[in-house]
Amino acid sequence: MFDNKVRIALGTNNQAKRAAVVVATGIEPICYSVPSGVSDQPMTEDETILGAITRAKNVLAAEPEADFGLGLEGGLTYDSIHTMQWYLFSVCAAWDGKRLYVGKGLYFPIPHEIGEKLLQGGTELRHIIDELSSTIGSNHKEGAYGLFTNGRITRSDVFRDAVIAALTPFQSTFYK
Ligand SMILES: O=P(O)(O)OP(=O)(O)OP(=O)(O)OC[C@H]1O[C@@H](n2cnc3c(O)ncnc32)[C@H](O)[C@@H]1O
Repeated sequence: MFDNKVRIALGTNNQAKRAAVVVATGIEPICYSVPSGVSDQPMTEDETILGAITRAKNVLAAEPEADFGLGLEGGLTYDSIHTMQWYLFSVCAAWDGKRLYVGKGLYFPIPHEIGEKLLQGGTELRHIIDELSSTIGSNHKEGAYGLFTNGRITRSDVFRDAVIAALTPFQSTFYK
């Protein structure tokens, strides 16, 4: 946990992402929606990481009194080497104006038809998950992870681990 004087700016108003930061750090972030600079539905690992980094930098620029900018981004990636499967993963980038770290949450297999549909374009994962779970705003709640695991893993859980990973180098003396 961080000292409660630390100010964290989070580049989104998404509730699952906000909750992840609160659980990971014990701090209520300043939430401010900023552009990710990437497509609404990132379909590669590189694009997803870039979206997280851009959000982290944009939010610290918008909230310069904060100690850290955090960018959280969800995206898909296709494993064309080992499993020939689509995976959903969640990234956190942490930026203090000098140092940049990225933490990646777990890779989670996604039904093949969903990956292929997203690859064709014209929709986003949240619309598909909303429809499958008969809800609105699944991306602010348990998300795809919650739907597929029956609530055993949530979107917030996955981002929590990514946030802890990205912030650890700023906290732990082992990285000095
Ligand atoms: O409000 P922001 O911060 O933009 O959050 P977001 O959920 O809309 O957007 P992301 O950029 O993190 O994710 C890219 C797309 O993938 C969707 N997505 C990612 N993970 C998801 C999950 O677990 N459940 C449902 N949709 C998900 C998301 O809603 C977007 O449509």
